[in-house]
Amino acid sequence: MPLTAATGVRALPGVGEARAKCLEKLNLGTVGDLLAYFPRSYEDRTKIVSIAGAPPGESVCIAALVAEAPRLSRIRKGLELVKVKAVDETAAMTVTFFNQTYVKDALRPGETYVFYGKIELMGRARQMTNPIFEREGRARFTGCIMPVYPLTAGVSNNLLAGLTRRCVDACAGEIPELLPAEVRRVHALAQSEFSYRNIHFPDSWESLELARRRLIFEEFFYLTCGMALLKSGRDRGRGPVFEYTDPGWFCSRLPFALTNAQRRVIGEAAADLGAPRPMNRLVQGDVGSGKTAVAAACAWMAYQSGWQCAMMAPTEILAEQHRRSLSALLADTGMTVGLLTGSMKAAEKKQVYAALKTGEIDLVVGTHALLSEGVAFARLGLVITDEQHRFGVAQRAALSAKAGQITPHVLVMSATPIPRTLALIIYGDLDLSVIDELPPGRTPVDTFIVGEDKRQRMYNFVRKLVGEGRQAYIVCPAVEESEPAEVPGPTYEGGWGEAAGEAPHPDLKAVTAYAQELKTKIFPDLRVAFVHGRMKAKEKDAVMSAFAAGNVDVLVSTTVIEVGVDVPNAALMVVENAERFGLSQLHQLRGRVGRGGHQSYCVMVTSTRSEESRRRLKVLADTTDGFKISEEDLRIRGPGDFFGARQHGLPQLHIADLAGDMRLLKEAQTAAEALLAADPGLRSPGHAALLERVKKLFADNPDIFN
Ligand SMILES: Nc1ncnc2c1ncn2[C@@H]1O[C@H](COP(=O)(O)OP(=O)(O)OP(=O)(O)O)[C@@H](O)[C@H]1O
Repeated sequence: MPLTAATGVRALPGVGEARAKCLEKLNLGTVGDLLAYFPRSYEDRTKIVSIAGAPPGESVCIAALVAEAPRLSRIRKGLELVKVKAVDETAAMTVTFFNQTYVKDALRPGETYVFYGKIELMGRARQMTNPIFEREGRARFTGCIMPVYPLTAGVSNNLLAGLTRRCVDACAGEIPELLPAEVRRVHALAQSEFSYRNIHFPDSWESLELARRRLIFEEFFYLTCGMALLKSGRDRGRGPVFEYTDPGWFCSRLPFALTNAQRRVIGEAAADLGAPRPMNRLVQGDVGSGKTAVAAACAWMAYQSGWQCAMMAPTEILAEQHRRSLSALLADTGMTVGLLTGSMKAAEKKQVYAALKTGEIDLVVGTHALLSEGVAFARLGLVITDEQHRFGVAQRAALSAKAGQITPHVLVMSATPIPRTLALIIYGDLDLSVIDELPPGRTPVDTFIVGEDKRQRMYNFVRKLVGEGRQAYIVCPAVEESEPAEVPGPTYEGGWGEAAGEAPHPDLKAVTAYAQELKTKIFPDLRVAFVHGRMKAKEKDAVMSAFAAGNVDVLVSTTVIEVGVDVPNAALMVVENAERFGLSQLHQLRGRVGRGGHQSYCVMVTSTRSEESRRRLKVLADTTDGFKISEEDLRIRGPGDFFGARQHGLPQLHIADLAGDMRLLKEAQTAAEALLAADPGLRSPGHAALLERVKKLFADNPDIFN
C-alpha cells in the first residue's frame, strides 16, 4: 500500500507496537506527523577527508577499507570492546567501539565504509572511538547534513531520521502546495515539496535556508489569515446595540478628572457599543494608566442600556480588588456588583448564580469560575477580561458564549505593553486602543540596583519610609506564582496560580522564613505580613485587605502581587534576586508603587555578577516606558518567556519563532492582508484547501471559526 500523510506509523518498516508507543510520546502517529516534525538543529557531516588529512579532534567523515576482521574483547564485566583496523591510501587508523558488540558482524573485512567521528592521535597512531558508520555510497547518516530531532526514550535520532527519510521519499511530492503562486513569486518562496525535503535532509546549507524561509513564512501566513478570519467572523455577528452610550454623567462624578487618553479610549468603546457589530476591543495601558475607569464607564453604559456585564480577572486577589474598585467607582449609580470566585462556598455561589439568572446582579466580577456550567445570565451584553496574556481566544469565546444567541461586546484589558507586530498576532482579532498617558501628579518611580553590600542601607530606607507613613513591598522570586494552568478549572482556582498538587517549591519556605526573619530580627517594631500563592484565598484576602487598609507596614510577597494590585499608599518596592525576573515582570512589580501622590522607589537587590543581567536591570533603571521595556525583554528572552508557556492562547508554532523571525512575520502579514482583501473569508474555490489548512492550525479551538 503506498504511503500517504494519513498512513499510521505502524505501516513503516521497523515500527512495531512498542516503537509506535514511543513515537506517540512525541505525538507522532502518522506519516504526516513525521513530515511535520522538524529537526531542532543539524550536524555538518559533509566534510570528507583522508585519514592522514583529518584534523585531530574535529568531527569528520572518512572513507576507509576495513582491513581485517573486527576483534571482540571483554575487558571486564559490563565492558566489551570491538577493535578494527581501517585504512585508506594515506594512512591507517584503529576504530574502537565500546559495548557495541553487534559491530563485530556489521563491519566486513575488505569492504569500504564511511566513518563519522573524531580522529585522535596516540603518539603516531590514529584512532577513532564510537564513530557512526555506514557502507560507502549509502549517504544516509554520513557525507550529508544530518538532521537532529528532539527525542524521547526509545526513539533515537537515527531511527527518526530513517523513518522520516522514508516518508519524505514516499510522499513529499504529495504534500499539496497551499501557498498561492502569486504569494510565492512575490516573496521568493521555495515550493512545498522542495521545502519538506530540504528541511529534513538538506542537500546544502543554502537549500536548508530556502526551505526554512518558506516553512516559517507559511506558518505565519496561516496564523495571520486565521486571526484575520476570526476577526471578520466576529464582525459579522450580531451584538446588543446599546441605546445609552453617553458616558458624560458617569465621568463627571468621578473623584478625579479623566486623562485625555482615558476620555479618548472611553469614546472609542462607546462608539463600538452603540453599533450593531459587537465590540472587540483591546485596551492597552501601561501600569497605573487607569484602565479600571474605562471598564467602569463601559459597565455603566451597559447597565443604562439594560444589559449585564461580566468581568473576568486572572486571579482571586485581582477579582476581589476589581470588585472593590469598581464598586467604589460605580457607588452612586444604583448598580449591583457581585463577585464569583472558585474559593467561595457552594451556597454563596448558588446565590450569585441565581442573581445572575434573574438579572439582579448588573456587574459580576470573577475568576475562571465565571465559565462554570452553572453560570447563566439574564441579559449578558458586555464581557470584560483583564488579561495579562492569561486567557486567550478560547476563554474569551467561552465567556461570550454565556450570552446565548447574541454575541456580546468584548473589552480586553492588558497592562503588558507589547510591541505592535506581536500585538497584531496575539490580539489580531481585536481593535486596539492605547492609554498612552498617566494620570497627572505621578512622579516617576526612582529605581536603584543595589548589591548585597547595601542590604543594611536598604533596610534603613524601608524603616525611614514607614516612619513617614508609607508602606513597602518586599518581593521574593520564590514560587512561579503567575503561571496559571492554561485551562480553567480547579487547579487554577484552588492553586491560585500555582499548579495545585505540585510539591511546594523548596524556595517557598524561604518566603515564610524570610518574612519571619524580617518580623523578629530586622523590623520587630514594624507590622510585617506575608502573602503567597499557596495560602488559602481567605487568608490571602485578609492579608491584602489589611495591607490596603494600612494595617501592615511591610508586605513580604511572592509575585502574586505582580499584576494590578493597587495600594496607593505603598511607596517602596524591594525586589530580592531581581536578576531572576523578566523585565516586563519587574516593570509590573514596580508599577505597584507610585500610584498615589507620594514619591516612590523601587530597589532591585541582586548579587549577580553577570554583565548581561546587570545590563538588563539597567534598562529598567533608565526608562519607565513599558513599550520600550517589553521590546527589550522580547529581544533578550524571546516570546516564550515573555508570555509564559503558551499563555497567549495561540496555536502552537512548529518552526516559526514570534520574536526571532520578525521580518518574515511582517512579510507574511502583508501577504495575508493582500490575499484577504482580494478574497475575504477565503471563499473562492481555489482557496478551499488553504482555508482548511488555516482551520487545522486552530484545531485546538475549533469553535472560533463558527
Ligand atoms: N484620571 C485619573 N486621575 C487621577 N487618578 C486616577 C485617574 N485614573 C485612575 N486613577 C487612579 O490611578 C490608580 C491606577 O488606576 P487603575 O488601577 O485603573 O490602573 P490600571 O491601568 O488598572 O493599572 P494596573 O494595570 O497597574 O493595575 C487608581 O488608584 C485610580 O484610582
